Amino acid sequence: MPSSAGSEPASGVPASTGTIGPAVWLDRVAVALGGHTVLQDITLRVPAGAITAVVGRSGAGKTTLLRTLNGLVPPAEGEIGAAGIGPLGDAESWRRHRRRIATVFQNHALIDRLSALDNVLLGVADQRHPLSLLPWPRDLRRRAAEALDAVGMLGLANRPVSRLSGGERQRVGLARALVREPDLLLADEPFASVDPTLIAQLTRDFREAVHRRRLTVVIVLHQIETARALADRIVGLAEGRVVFEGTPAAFDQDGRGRIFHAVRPARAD
Ligand SMILES: Nc1ncnc2c1ncn2[C@@H]1O[C@H](COP(=O)(O)OP(=O)(O)OP(=O)(O)O)[C@@H](O)[C@H]1O
Repeated sequence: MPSSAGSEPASGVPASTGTIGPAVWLDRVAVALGGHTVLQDITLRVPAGAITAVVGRSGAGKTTLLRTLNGLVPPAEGEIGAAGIGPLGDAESWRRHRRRIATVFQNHALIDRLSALDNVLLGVADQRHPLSLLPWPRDLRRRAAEALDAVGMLGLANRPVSRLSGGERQRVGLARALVREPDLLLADEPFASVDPTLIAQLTRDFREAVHRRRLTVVIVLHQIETARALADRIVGLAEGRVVFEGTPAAFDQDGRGRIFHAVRPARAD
């Protein structure tokens, strides 16, 4: 069971996000990979319209949790549910759930010869005719530009991604997920290579963009300070179990100790 402030209201969530309870929930979920139990007894509520950061040391099960939420890894035990759908029991309910999700994994496959903007537009390629030779519609270009702006990349919109740094490419990958305007965004360390001097501004911009869109976000972060600045809720994992769930303020009081040994020290950013 979540051992900390699991049932408290999400007091860190701005009222303006219109938070309306869990977007996704897990009840006593266990996941096994290669014959080993990787997640066990995971009971979580992912609040709608808020940013939930998942932290924990390497191997704690963070990526597996994202993959479980995305339906890429089936739970061996327990139940997963989604708002508006209910328990995700059969293939059709998972299909409906996955249609509302955009995922940014660490290997964000971008097309090198295309510009940052065109890579982001590929995120909405399914919204125009596949054989269209016409320029991208104005509203999609606007959405793509807004998504790049949300990750501080508007100034490099026309640069081929082959000429972007690792951190810049990560941010383009994130913009490509944002432009889809999903209900649920799952992101696995999207800021891992971002220059530490940019993190503070980026977290502010990203947080503002997420709340304006009323997106539900689950984001894996190694940097505790980034999680602290970005998230409305923090989930701490250790050895495949939830050892903390609560607000950043509660995390400062209680969570750091629980996973302190488990997470890389924060950089001074
Ligand atoms: N396909 C697999 N088969 C067997 N074990 C796996 C598999 N994938 C991951 N694991 C194991 O599951 C555990 C959790 O892995 P996971 O990638 O979820 O951790 P993580 O917290 O995201 O780690 P990191 O921070 O290093 O990315 C690890 O012990 C890992 O070795």
